[in-house]
Amino acid sequence: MSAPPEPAVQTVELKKTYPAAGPRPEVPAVRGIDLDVPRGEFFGLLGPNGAGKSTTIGMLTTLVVPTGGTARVSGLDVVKDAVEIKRRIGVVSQNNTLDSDLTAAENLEFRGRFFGLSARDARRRADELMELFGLTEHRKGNPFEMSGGQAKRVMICRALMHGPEVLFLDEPTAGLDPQTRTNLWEVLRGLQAGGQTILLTTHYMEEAEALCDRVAVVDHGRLLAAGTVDELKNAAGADTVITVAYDAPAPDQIHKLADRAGISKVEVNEGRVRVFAIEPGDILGELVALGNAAGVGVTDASQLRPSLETVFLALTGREYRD
Ligand SMILES: Nc1ncnc2c1ncn2[C@@H]1O[C@H](COP(=O)(O)OP(=O)(O)OP(=O)(O)O)[C@@H](O)[C@H]1O
Repeated sequence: MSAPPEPAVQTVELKKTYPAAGPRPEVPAVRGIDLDVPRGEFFGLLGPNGAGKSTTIGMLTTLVVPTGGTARVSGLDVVKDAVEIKRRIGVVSQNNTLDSDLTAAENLEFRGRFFGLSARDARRRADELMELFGLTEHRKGNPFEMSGGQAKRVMICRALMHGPEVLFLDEPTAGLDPQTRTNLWEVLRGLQAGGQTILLTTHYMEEAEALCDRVAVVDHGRLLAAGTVDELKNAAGADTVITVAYDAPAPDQIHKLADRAGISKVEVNEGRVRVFAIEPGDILGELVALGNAAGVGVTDASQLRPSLETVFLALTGREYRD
């Protein structure tokens, strides 16, 4: 019997501390992350700015050297087998790294030639990919005169020229308008349907929810949780979260809500109240009424249905957009 295929990505206690530079102290950007991504999976690294996502993807794509732990991609070690890994992966970085001296098609063909395709095969593959990505009419366009969404699609095509085993995308839809973002989602879903393993980083909750089979939530260089979106919701935050900000300390009666069936937790911090509820009913209305009765006004209120956002809240005690 043949051995089971190596996972696409596997890390154990992976760490990166950037050294101190001048007055800046060292930065422990990634503090021991374990990941396991099987082949064919669409995996998301989700976290706010500065969480350590780009550093992690940098280590997996051999651009950043780890300072601790191990990382394997397609069964190869990111430090010892860096050259071979580069042949087997495709990388789409945050910024436009296309060559402005070349047309979109030439950018692709050049990459194909670099990876050993004949001129004819490189042209054929570039044409196929550009057609698949709806770029045919832009094949002669300058990549820096295109829209952000078009340029990103060219970058994805370029990363696919040599048929990589794993495609890494760092914040692929950052800065794109919502329509362009959802178009790109369709493209990525199509790729996965064709068997492509994809690992992306994102700080958009809805992006991770919309695309990923599994998600790892990272914050301050640590893994907070990993699993399917449903698993994460069930483990950490299947509740609706109702938040109210009063213009004075919250009325005392609010603490009593915690005893009610269907309410899992009540947090009170001065004038800010957060209720985690399985059955939200009209708790929001009640919180406003309790404030009115105590002569306290409401300055802000929100109700979040169970989502990765509520998971993040439950895991960190902080709102995701903090
Ligand atoms: N080359 C570097 N030298 C020193 N510190 C760095 C370097 N690159 C990143 N950092 C720091 O490491 C931490 C993690 O950064 P990283 O870019 O990995 O996070 P991120 O989750 O990808 O955030 P973003 O979404 O903003 O890219 C941050 O504090 C950042 O300032």
